[in-house]
Amino acid sequence: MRGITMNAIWRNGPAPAATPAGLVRLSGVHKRFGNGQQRVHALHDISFELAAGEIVALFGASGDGKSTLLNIVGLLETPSEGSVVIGNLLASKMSEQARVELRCDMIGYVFQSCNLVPVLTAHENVLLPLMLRARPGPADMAAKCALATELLGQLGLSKQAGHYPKRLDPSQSQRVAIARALVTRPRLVIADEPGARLNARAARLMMDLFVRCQRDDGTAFLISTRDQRQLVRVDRTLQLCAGRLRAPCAASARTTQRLPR
Ligand SMILES: Nc1ncnc2c1ncn2[C@@H]1O[C@H](COP(=O)(O)OP(=O)(O)OP(=O)(O)O)[C@@H](O)[C@H]1O
Repeated sequence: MRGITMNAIWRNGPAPAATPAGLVRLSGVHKRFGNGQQRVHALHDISFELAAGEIVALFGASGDGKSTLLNIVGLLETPSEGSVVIGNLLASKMSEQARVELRCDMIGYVFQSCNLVPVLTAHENVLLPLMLRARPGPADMAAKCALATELLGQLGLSKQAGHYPKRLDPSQSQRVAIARALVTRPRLVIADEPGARLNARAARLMMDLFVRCQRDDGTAFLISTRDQRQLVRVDRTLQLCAGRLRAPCAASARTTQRLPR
């Protein structure tokens, strides 16, 4: 990512070394919820790799299992069967505490609901993940503030930086949540339908920023969407259908599908 501030912020904590082949590797993942007649088999035998610096879209209709899969990759849920490797760590076998630490070190998450803190301004909401990590010194603090300002500006929100969430419309709130997910400069960003509340211009700003993070920081993205128009600037598309990965849907020339191994 360009700008003095982006390079001034370190990636927090010792993150595990990624293998060149894959930052994320899922093998034979199933997810079941509930028991008996209430039982839902949400994911069936999911295997795929996500390379460092790759932007991958997860495309599917409502209920096909996108959020469940993102939650598993984002270490918010554990699979019922199968393995999840992040970097060189077998995350699916880690303790809850170790998973939380790995998530904080490596992953930024854009949730479907923005979950902004109502008593903080847009700028403070973006800063929050950095403030929760370590008490910054004055120079560090200035760099972090500048980074939050820069991210908001790149998402077209310079004028709204001082606004509280109740003054933000849904598109603006969503973009604040996107900036918050990027501010720690994570190696992996999981974004659950981040474009759902954005108009065409805001969606373009979001993708411009994602591509910039990919190019400058080597950030990988796994982005769920129900909207085929949002597939045009991704490297690859995975299609989920009733909890199973399917052959790719059509997307841009940039999209080159590697089927699960
Ligand atoms: N915690 C849960 N308990 C029981 N069933 C669940 C749970 N979470 C998800 N499911 C079920 O798993 C299936 C996949 O849901 P999921 O939310 O992953 O789909 P999705 O593709 O993200 O849908 P949407 O686009 O509407 O968010 C659905 O049948 C859903 O009802």
